[in-house]
Amino acid sequence: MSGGSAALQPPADAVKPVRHADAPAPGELLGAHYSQCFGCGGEQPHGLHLEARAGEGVSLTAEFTVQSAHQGAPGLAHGGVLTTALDETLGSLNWLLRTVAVTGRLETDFARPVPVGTTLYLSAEVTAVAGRKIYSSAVGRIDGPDGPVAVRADALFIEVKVDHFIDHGRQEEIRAAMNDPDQIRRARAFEVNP
Ligand SMILES: CCCCCCCCCC(=O)SCCNC(=O)CCNC(=O)[C@H](O)C(C)(C)COP(=O)(O)OP(=O)(O)OC[C@H]1O[C@@H](n2cnc3c(N)ncnc32)[C@H](O)[C@@H]1OP(=O)(O)O
Repeated sequence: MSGGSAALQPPADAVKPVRHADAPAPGELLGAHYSQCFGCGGEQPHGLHLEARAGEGVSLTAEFTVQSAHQGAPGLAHGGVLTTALDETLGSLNWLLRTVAVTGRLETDFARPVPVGTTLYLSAEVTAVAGRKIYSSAVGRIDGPDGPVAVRADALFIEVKVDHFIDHGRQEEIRAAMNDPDQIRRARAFEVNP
């Protein structure tokens, strides 16, 4: 862990995260939350196609293989793409909390270059919750799930209502999502919080 800036330090009244009773079982693939998502959607040809799998507690693992469309320098992954992989992995923790939340702050450390063709093995966990604020950390390793750390991140997600997306998203995509029964089903899974 990098420790992060002051904004990423949980306050004194923060509590441990609680895995939702209906969270996917450890080992279960989480699937895409939106088919057009650049991080996990299957309908984005140059997207990351990141696959996340539930872990124990409020943790998960994910994999992403760097494609040539993800280059920054010749043959190397773009740092922003690696940060996207971390953002998507950390955001996927919402499945385990069953909370709708968006990234408020995300700090990335780049420890090693990541060549095209490399599979990044990511792991992430929620470390603390304080009201609407969800604190989390992730690492990405290369050469296998126990290989050296290439990237790591600390993040603060902020819980929002589903209306956040309806109010701010472009109408064209909002309408299409609302006409998609699969998308409605995924959204409803998050509406019922204890
Ligand atoms: C299962 C689903 C899987 C999903 C995977 C998705 C992965 C990708 C996730 C994303 O990339 S989401 C897209 C990127 N993020 C955004 O577009 C968010 C844009 N920002 C906003 O919409 C608003 O700024 C936000 C909702 C985050 C906060 O606005 P609010 O008006 O709701 O909250 P407010 O400003 O009152 O802040 C609430 C608390 O959070 C704190 N806060 C908010 N933004 C912060 C920030 N950036 N840094 C530090 N603290 C922050 C703020 O200080 C405050 O703390 P206190 O309660 O202690 O006073």
